Order: sequence, then C-alpha cells, then structure tokens
Amino acid sequence: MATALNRLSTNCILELQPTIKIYIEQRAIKGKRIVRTPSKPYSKCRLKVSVMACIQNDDTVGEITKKKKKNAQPLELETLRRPLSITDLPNSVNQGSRLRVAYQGVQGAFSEAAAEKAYPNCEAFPCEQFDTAFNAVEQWIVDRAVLPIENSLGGSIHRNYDLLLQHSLHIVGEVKLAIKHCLLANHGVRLEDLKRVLSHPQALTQCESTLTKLGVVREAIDDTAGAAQLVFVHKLQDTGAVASAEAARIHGLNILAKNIQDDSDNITRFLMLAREPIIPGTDRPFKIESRPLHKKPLRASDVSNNGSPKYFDYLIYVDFEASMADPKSQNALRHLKEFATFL
Ligand SMILES: O=C(O)C(=O)C[C@]1(C(=O)O)C=C[C@@H](O)C=C1
Repeated sequence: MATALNRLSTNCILELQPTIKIYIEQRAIKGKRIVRTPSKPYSKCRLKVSVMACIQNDDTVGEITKKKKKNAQPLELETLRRPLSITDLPNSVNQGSRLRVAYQGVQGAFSEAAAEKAYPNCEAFPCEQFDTAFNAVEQWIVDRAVLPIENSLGGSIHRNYDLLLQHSLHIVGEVKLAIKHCLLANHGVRLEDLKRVLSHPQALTQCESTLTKLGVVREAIDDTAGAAQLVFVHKLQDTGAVASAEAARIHGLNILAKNIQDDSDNITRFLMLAREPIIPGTDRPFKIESRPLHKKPLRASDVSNNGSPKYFDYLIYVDFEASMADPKSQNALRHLKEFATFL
C-alpha cells in the first residue's frame, strides 16, 4: 500500500479545519508492470476517513506565500520561455532568489496558472514532461513542482501517481483550479472550418460532449497551451485547440467558444512537491478516525467472472493530511503496516 502524505508548514499561519478528507486511488500491478485501472471521477473516489487541513484560501492547502500581480502584456513568441527537456537539466542552475516552480507544459497551460496560484510570487518554470519537473526539483534546478493529480471530469492523472512512487519528493500542499476550456483557432477561421482539434488528452476528455457535437477529429498534444502554440505557429486553418483564454492571449489565437467543458464545475487538483517534507506541530486539535465501509467494501472482484476475486495485486493510494509528528498519525500508520504488504 502506498501512502501520499501532505505535510503542512509550521512557519505559516495555519487555519485548521476539522474536515475529514481522504482520496483513494487504486492501481492494479501485474508483475512489476503497473496496469491502469479505469479512472474514477474525483467526486466518486472520495471517502470520509480523516483529518485536518490548513487553508490559504478556499482551495489551496499547504505552504503559503504572497500574492503576485498579473502581467497583462501580450507576449511575443520569441519571449516565451522554452520548456525544460530532460537533456537541459544538468546545464541549468537555480540562480535567483524567487521560488522557482516547475510545471508541465508551455506558458498559458493550466498547470502554470496552478503554479502561480500555489506560489503567487514564484518564477514558474515550464517543463516538457512530468518527469522533467520531478527531476528538476530533485536536481535543485527548481525549488518546487506543481503537477495535476486528478480532475473532477477526467479522473486521475495516472502518470503522476506512478512518478510519485518512482521519485522521492514530498507533497507539501495542494491547490485546486477551476478549469475553463475555450475553443481556439487562428483569426479568420470559423467554427464550421474546423475538422480537427488539438489538446491535452485530459482537456479533450473534459470537453467530450462539445467536441462530439462538432464532429471534429481529436488529437492529443502534451499540453493545452502547446496545442494553441502549434495551431498558431503552423497557421493551421482547419484545426483548433482546446486551451485557456490566457493561452489564446499568449499564443495569438481567437476564442471561438468559451466554457466548452462538459460541466461548468470542472476542477483539477494539483500537488505541490518539494525535496523536503514540511512537518507541522501537533499542538492543534485534530482527529483521525476510520470506519469500515459496510455497504461498499474495497474488494477487487471480477464482474466478467461471476464476481470471483481478481488475480491482480493492487496499489491503493491513500492520501491524507496530518502531522507526521503526531503520535496519532504514527500509530495509524503503524497499524496500517501490520496488514499492508507495502507502505
Ligand atoms: O495542458 C494543460 O494546460 C495542463 O496544465 C495539463 C492538464 C492535465 O494534465 O490535466 C491540467 C489541467 C486540465 O485538467 C487539463 C490539462
């Protein structure tokens, strides 16, 4: 069993909530290969079990930094920061005093907005892939990474669950971002001209109904803003991109339609990752409790085989927020260790 623990800062003002929050992510592992199970919608995979949280505002938990003013200037293509690739890592060093925060994608990606929401005064650092962001933190090129972990419409971002296991970074907070997708195209291109739409696979999933109604071919790109950039750079006339209004501004595209996601309440949860854990004090009241799920026990059975048990091992990710310095948390984990083969 793998646990991902959020550890909260003592050197910032903590407002503790008695709210209980736990997320469970289940992955099948066959031999050493991780086999993906279908994503569960965010709301459906929440179970009430534990604990405490500190809040920066309604939807940011963890480290707290100061707010930054938004830059309203349009950006020239040449001025855009080139995303870090894996081969760049050894040649980059952290020279500035501002907190450097890695995210996946190019400027205008939702992950950049999440990084700026999590660390308002940061220098957001684009990375080509999720693992580049993990490596950039591990190699001291940046101080933090902010990466998506699940979305209320699209479900879990499995790649990042896998990377959390493969790397030894610590979750130091989380931030939730409302994702509002727009349909973008080059100026002069009309909705009826579009035959193809490019975007991040999660974004395409989140806009399933709109894109189906449009009858366009969908093509996956590394990130939403990258899709917008591609449409602009290649001056595509029959291809649009699903991305943010900010991506339209940065990459010089026209907004053909706003809010095209299947549900207006479309939220992505991002994790804030650091090299060091943040261990909060234990002097604040909080409660850990667990209840067995009588109606829906967590048992893997195979529906296609008369409900008989499945012969797979599963990785269950239990994500709870608590102080690791608190004896109650330590006891809870010690107890879990008694029957989990891997913790
Ligand atoms: O492509 C982007 O803009 C991203 O930040 C990535 C990402 C994701 O991985 O889920 C983040 C938020 C949205 O849910 C859509 C895409």
